[in-house]
Amino acid sequence: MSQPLIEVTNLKKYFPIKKGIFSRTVGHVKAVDGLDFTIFKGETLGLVGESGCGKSTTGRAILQLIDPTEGEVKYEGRNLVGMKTTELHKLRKDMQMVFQDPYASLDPRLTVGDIIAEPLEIHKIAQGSEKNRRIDELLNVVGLSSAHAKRYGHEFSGGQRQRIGIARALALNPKLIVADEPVSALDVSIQSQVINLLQDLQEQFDLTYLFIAHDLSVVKHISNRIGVMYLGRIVELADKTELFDTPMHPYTKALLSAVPNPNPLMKKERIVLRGDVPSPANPPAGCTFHPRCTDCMEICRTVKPIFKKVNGRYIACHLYE
Ligand SMILES: Nc1ncnc2c1ncn2[C@@H]1O[C@H](COP(=O)(O)OP(=O)(O)OP(=O)(O)O)[C@@H](O)[C@H]1O
Repeated sequence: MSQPLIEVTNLKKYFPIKKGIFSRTVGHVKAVDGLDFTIFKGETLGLVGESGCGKSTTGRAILQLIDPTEGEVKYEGRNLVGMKTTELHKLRKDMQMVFQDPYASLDPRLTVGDIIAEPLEIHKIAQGSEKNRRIDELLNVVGLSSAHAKRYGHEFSGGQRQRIGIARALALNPKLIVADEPVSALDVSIQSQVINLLQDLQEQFDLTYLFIAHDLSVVKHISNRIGVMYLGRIVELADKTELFDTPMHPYTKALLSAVPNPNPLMKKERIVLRGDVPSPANPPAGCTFHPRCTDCMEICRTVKPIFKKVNGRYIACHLYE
């Protein structure tokens, strides 16, 4: 395994719940509640889980787009949490985000060229003809053409808009890209084109990805390792093949049972999850998954399982203690 690029330790993000005319804090949404993981240089780490489990908050907290409540995020050994703004600004070039909704993330008043040029201007990287040359280059790299620079976002299809979002993210030669549900808004046929493009770019530019999705089948193709999140914590983190072939956590097993099986000879039992995801403002005691778990034991109701290494993977489950 290569060198760590990002090391996350005990990362937490609690959002205050305010009530009344005095905006008193009456509780917290524990969106991210103690994450420990590493993203290695050159890999794609997939992050999956149901809606509201804290995936986007994790991505944004890693990039310091929101301030973590607690914990460390080290980038090449330097802790980004609490870092001076000027220092962080310099490192920001290295870490970019591709957003879920290419429609919403593009300013309708800007041309495609303006959108791609924005980060170059903010970081004073290129101006004039040099800037235009870079825009052309970036458009070509993502499979669009120089002629597209003068057009507006609304003139493009969903897949093309996502390519524009990717070109913008690439403008500053980043090392890390956090892709937050980058293909969820796209048709299935277009999804694989964008995923293939991301893979080609990874090889071409030595990129490292944190790839966020709610669906395991989306991250299967692109990820080297996959972390499964539930209510603000990672419950299992494993090599992609191991996770798909021998899932250990009951939640991973349930998510996997919903993924269509390409081999019809391999019969899979469908595990239906009981109830809905509880609110992260009031998570269950013990293992937060216990009310929905088919293997729930007495200890699971009261004792929070520790996230630890078991058989070469990381898991938080009392079944493996
Ligand atoms: N700015 C905020 N203020 C208050 N609560 C927030 C804020 N951002 C997110 N949350 C809450 O934090 C929890 C985690 O949200 P997050 O968007 O990180 O989850 P997610 O797994 O990415 O879900 P989705 O797939 O729906 O985007 C949710 O309960 C959400 O409502």
